[in-house]
Amino acid sequence: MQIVTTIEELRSIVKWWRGEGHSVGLVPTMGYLHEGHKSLIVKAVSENDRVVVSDFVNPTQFGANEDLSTYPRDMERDAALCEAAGADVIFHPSPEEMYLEDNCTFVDMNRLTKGLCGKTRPTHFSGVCTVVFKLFNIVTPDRAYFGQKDAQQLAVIRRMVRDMNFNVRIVGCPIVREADGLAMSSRNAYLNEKERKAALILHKSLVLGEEMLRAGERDAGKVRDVILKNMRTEPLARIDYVELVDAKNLEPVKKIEGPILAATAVYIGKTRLIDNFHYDSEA
Ligand SMILES: Nc1ncnc2c1ncn2[C@@H]1O[C@H](COP(=O)(O)OP(=O)(O)OP(=O)(O)O)[C@@H](O)[C@H]1O
Ligand SMILES: CC(C)(CO)[C@@H](O)C(=O)[O-]
Ligand code: BAL
Repeated sequence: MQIVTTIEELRSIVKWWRGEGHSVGLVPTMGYLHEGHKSLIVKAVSENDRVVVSDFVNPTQFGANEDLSTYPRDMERDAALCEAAGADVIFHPSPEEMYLEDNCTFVDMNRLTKGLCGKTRPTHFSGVCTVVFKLFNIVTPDRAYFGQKDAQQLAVIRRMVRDMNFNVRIVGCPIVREADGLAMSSRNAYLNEKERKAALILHKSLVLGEEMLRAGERDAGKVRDVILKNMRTEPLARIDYVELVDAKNLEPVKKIEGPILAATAVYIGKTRLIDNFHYDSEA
């Protein structure tokens, strides 16, 4: 496995692979890799001849008061995990390599990005779309792998690919959880022991909502209220949002008809965590 830091070198490796007739998979990440990331890489390895994992803490998706400077990093551990999972290349560019000093081009989206995480993080999805757009242009993958944990991000990327005619298949991958149900996340590293326990409230509350839906409840407001009420029992939790939205266009729903996404973001202490589940009343 190779660690590549420049766009030029990565392009020439991909060109070589293409000359050999190989298919290429891309797994975009911000590093500090865990079993959730590994599941994406393992899937990519099973479906492509060659796999690139990008490992880049993308500055343009962080708001001014967010955790860009403290975001956890461990390149040595990341390299070992990628190698064990069967990746061929880790792309680990510097911010200066990815963004020229006078860069003035950004990708924006009018829909899908205003609600849910976009309310608290108004510039976040422009940063995500911009860096993923660039990665797609650099790697030209046949397939790219994203986790359902970032459900809004996955919907946004699917829309960008459709709208901008990228010739790449987007593969959504299930949420990988700790044994007690907490969704794995690089930011879990910020939690102290008390907060780590409190963080379970996200999954526990969502499970209550999911059970209501499985039992036949079709009033989205009632399901949301039960999730919210349970979240509020945790003193360390400060709720950013709990929403039930249409799974495709991410608009809030009143009645459950067809596929929906129930999503939440909650601050546990200073750490903002997200979680969600999908439900289809017609499946
Ligand atoms: N628990 C998980 N299960 C499945 N996929 C995941 C999980 N956590 C992250 N991913 C996916 O890995 C990719 C890279 O995510 P990222 O590097 O931001 O990791 P993260 O753990 O989500 O970090 P953060 O704490 O910043 O949210 C994204 O597509 C994301 O959805
Ligand atoms: C897709 C992504 C790698 C873009 O920086 C990031 O948003 C992430 O890790 O989910
Ligand atoms: N997984 C999303 C990265 C972020 O929160 O910036």
